[in-house]
Amino acid sequence: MPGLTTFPPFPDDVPTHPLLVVDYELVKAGNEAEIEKLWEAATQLGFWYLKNHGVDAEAQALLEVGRKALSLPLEEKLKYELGDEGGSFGIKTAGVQAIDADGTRDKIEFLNVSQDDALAWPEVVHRAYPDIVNAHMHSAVRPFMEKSLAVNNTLLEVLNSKLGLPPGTIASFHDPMDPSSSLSRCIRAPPCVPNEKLFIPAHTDYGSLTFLHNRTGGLQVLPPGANQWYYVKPIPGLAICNVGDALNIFSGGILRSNIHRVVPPPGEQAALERWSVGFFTRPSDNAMLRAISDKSALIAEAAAKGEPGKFETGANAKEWVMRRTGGLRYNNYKGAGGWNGWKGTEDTPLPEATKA
Ligand SMILES: O=C(O)CCC(=O)C(=O)O
Ligand SMILES: [Fe+2]
Repeated sequence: MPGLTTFPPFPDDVPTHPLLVVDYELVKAGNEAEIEKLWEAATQLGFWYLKNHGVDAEAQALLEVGRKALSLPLEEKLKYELGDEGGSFGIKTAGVQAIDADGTRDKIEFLNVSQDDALAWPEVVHRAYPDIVNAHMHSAVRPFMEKSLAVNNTLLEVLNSKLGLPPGTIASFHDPMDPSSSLSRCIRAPPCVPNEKLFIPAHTDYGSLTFLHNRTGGLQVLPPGANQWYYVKPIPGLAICNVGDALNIFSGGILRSNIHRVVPPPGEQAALERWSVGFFTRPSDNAMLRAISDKSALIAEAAAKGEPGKFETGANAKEWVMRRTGGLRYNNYKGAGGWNGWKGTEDTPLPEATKA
């Protein structure tokens, strides 16, 4: 299907930022040079390509479920709406988020399935999903979740060790027995929207680690010190990984949670629906978001250099995610001055030139 399995090439005349390519199998096997590459990527830009992750088929299968679920009639989708309180799970219909200070409504849809719900299914931990999702829980949703979880957990443990933390410290904040807002997300953006500039506004991710599979372009990063956006070119077979706020905070700022956004795909790709699917690891709901300074001299030293309070948020992961998600809802929009739905650890104002 155009956009899902076939698409025109990504153009070569748009500004593109190269990402380091990290080999998952080598990292998993403990290869020192590859682990160094992962460390460089996670601390410098906070984004990297991941090859040899082995989750391509599962990502494609989940996208098919997303396509079916998001093709349900609107009234059916509305039964599973995320809600204005900042909930993460269910379906986000188009138009419920404000994507800029003028209160412009967004045009994209999500199918967000909770990791806890998928792993416990048919037991419900957080919420119920449309029948079409339930019908594929075993065949598609759970396999994607389990494989993605294994990839992210492996990367987290390697970063844990590089941060000088005792083994399993970061993992202990992601105990699968504790509820969390970890989730898979399928994203659909419409084709050829006249004058459309923005699908997802500038943001940092809220959780620990994002494992993203996108098909057409549109994802852009704002590299440190840059004053323009750069596309991240989708490369078949390579996933895109990035660090989120929680890891930035746990590490006292050593790991970078970088600003990014999604715009319509460039060139001929704009004519197609844009599809992406990601797995977002987030800490347990009750994990406090603070630098783990008491367990690593490296983190203590880094956190001490930040502004006072920056890495002592006073919020747990659930509160952090609900504030961020709720802040974007159109119904919570309070006028230009109050729009800060994107605000997380990216507390540096965006350079004027990037406010397209
Ligand atoms: O669709 C993409 O390429 C990125 C989506 C994203 O940034 C997000 O869902 O947080
Ligand atoms: Fe994101």
